[in-house]
Amino acid sequence: MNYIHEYQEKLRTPEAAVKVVQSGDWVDYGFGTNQPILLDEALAKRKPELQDIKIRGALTLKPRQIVSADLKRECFTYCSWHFSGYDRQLHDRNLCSFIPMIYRNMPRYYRNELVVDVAMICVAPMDKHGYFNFSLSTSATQAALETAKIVIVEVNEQFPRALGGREECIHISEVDYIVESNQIGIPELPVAVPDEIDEKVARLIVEEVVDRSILQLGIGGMPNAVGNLIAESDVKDLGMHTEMLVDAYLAMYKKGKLTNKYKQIDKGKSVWNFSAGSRELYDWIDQNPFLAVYPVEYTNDPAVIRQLDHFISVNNCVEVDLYGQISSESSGIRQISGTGGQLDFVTGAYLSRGGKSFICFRSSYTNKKTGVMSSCVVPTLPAGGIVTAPRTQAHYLVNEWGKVNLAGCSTWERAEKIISIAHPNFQNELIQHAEQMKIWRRSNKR
Ligand SMILES: CC(=O)SCCNC(=O)CCNC(=O)[C@H](O)C(C)(C)COP(=O)(O)OP(=O)(O)OC[C@H]1O[C@@H](n2cnc3c(N)ncnc32)[C@H](O)[C@@H]1OP(=O)(O)O
Ligand SMILES: CCCC(=O)O
Repeated sequence: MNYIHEYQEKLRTPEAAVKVVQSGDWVDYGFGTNQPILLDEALAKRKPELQDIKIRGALTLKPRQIVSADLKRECFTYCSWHFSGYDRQLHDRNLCSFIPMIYRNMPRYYRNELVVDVAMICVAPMDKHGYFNFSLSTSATQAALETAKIVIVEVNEQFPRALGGREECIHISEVDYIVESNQIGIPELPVAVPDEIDEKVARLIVEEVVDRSILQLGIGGMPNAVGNLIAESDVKDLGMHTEMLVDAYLAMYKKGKLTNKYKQIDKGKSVWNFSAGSRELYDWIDQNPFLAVYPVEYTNDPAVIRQLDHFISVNNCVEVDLYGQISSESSGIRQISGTGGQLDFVTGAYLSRGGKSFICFRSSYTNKKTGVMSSCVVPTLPAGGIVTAPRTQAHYLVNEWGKVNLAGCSTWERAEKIISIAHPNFQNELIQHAEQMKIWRRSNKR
């Protein structure tokens, strides 16, 4: 069949396409790199004639015009499922609201709970069969588009085509309007350069990785550093099953470490859900049968993850308290990022045969404005602090001072282990708190 005629019939200018948005609507911008550019600009221009437009996005990597055109939030209320650095700065200025979620449930939220009046997302160009590929953000995209009353796609030929899996594309028959933004570059993330602390942490994790391990690397600088060190190590025949596809996997592939040969499921395939990284990474993704993209209810399902032996999950946190509660998304009431998929992988990795979940962090944090150094091991999480992974799920904690396993430990054992990897400047004070909290035995090691 030839879909060119249908394509031409549905093609609109961005200004014409966004006319479907009505006051009171919920508008969905999709996820990460695939959020609209020209449609966002066109919608922002309608501020004088619209009221009460609520917008959902996530991990936004380019400035939003609906925000900068409406700094008093008179018309547009922008909400994010997971904060990027940009979203975080907006939230600090009260220009972005957070939507709490566990990432594996995101398709369920759309299908069972939410209203989407208009969805507008970037896609790769239509193929000869009439399909637009979701490219770097399979995420929960199909669920959002299924829920939407009106679907507008912004086609950009810069986006790679990602082979699935499933739920990686939409057919033109399901699309209401098409807009083209072919010349606009897609957002890239700089490849993190590891420092001495990243390397120390990476070495402690790499010694736990055995041949044929399956790897998940979370968002942030440190997990990427671990991946890059694994690429330089002697381990063989690694597998990939991850939510976020980052440059470290490409580094492992180039070094011949990533083969997926011995995976118990999805054998031969590197499984992922969304990506953000370099242009080289995006070119690697393009029509590559070595990679298979899946919706998040598959990649992040602990029941799927547990089927993969020696699953190694590496994620980052902001603070950990003496009970072993892990906060990876806030500092007190300041929302930093989100739960994302961290709890999904912490849970799934622990259930895998020989699986291990590592939460890595720096032992101290220096406030950029004041220069004051504080401990990232705290007695209890500060007021308003959000628990990302509860103490009942915590497995390994790793920082530049060492690595401890909390699973099955009593409160006094946890306190001892966690303080043993706290920054030395803060250890005595932490012991005093542990004593007051009745989680310190007389024989605990100091
Ligand atoms: C994506 C997957 O594959 S699956 C699951 C992974 N998902 C998760 O782990 C979700 C939660 N984790 C995260 O979001 C990240 O890993 C983070 C936030 C913990 C670390 O990410 P990074 O990008 O390395 O964080 P970074 O060091 O730049 O810090 C982010 C912000 O938090 C602030 N921050 C970091 N640590 C602290 C701290 N201890 N106290 C106060 N603020 C802190 C930083 O100052 C920075 O704020 P700024 O942008 O205003 O300067
Ligand atoms: C929601 C995407 C990012 C993450 O899981 O941390």
